[in-house]
Amino acid sequence: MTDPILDIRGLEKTYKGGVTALDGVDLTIRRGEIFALLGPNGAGKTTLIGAVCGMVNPTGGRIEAFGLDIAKQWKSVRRRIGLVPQELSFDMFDKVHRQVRYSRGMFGCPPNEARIEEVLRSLSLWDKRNTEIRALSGGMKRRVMIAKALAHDPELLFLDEPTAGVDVELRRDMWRQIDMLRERGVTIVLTTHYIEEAEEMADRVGVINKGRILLVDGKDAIMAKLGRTEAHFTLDPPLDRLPAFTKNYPVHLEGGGTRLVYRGGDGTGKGKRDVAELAQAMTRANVGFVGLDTRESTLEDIFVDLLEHRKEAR
Ligand SMILES: Nc1ncnc2c1ncn2[C@@H]1O[C@H](COP(=O)(O)OP(=O)(O)OP(=O)(O)O)[C@@H](O)[C@H]1O
Repeated sequence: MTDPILDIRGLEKTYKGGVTALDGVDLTIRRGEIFALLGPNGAGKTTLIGAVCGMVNPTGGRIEAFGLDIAKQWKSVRRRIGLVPQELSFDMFDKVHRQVRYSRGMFGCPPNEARIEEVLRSLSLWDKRNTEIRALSGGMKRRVMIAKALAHDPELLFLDEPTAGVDVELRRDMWRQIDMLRERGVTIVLTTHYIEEAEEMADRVGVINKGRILLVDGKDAIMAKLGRTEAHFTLDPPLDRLPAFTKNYPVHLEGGGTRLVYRGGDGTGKGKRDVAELAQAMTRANVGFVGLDTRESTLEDIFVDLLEHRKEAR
């Protein structure tokens, strides 16, 4: 494995009320990657980030960041980590520039006006530097949160739902921003409900549910392993049974024989090839079809399948 920047072993957190938010989490983050942590509400994403960033006291397990045990070398670890939390938190009456500069100072970094300017410019906040935060739009406030997290040049950045509640344009802006950070060598862990975000940005994806990691893999590997093709042939006239030539394909009839549905493949193109073969075979056998819709499964389908499957397995 390439140089881990973060290594989490057997991490547990049971809150005082008795809720177990983390139930033996093992997770390794590689230096320089973008890692997306996906999971439904209450899965434990924020608790996991909180444990690494010092807001949550784990009840078991171990976290190493930059090769250091964070329980023992907390101070030197913390200054190398940035966090953009889910909730906006700042002095609303303060001005943008001052808040960001202050954040840098909080981590014991010497003042560096050039760096602050660079951060503000990269987030299109330079023109707003003298604006009071309360006068900014929600999306702009979110950018200030990111600027604050970047002001001390962290090597490892956590973004907890960075684009929750922002419009599509701003979301794309943020994706670009995250890409730029990756180019600078910053390792990024983001949590999201937006599967398209993971699909667009991440090198690897982890799925967490009920405090347990269900799956961690490269995004492309997940698609190849769990991806599926779905095709609907609209039949005219309808069929009352499947033709013999379909017996080696994962197909069935729906809609009282008006649709022949294929669900299969493996995300490597096999599904598309099967569907093309089926279409040719149907034409040869004079099975009439007047429409064909195909689609490849998205990470979202895979994610839903995975959670459903776990429910059944229980
Ligand atoms: N301070 C707390 N005290 C008690 N229980 C908590 C606390 N914080 C979180 N929990 C519980 O721990 C579980 C995990 O919560 P967490 O916020 O980590 O999930 P999440 O995956 O980040 O969810 P979301 O996507 O909704 O933000 C939930 O059942 C939540 O109610």
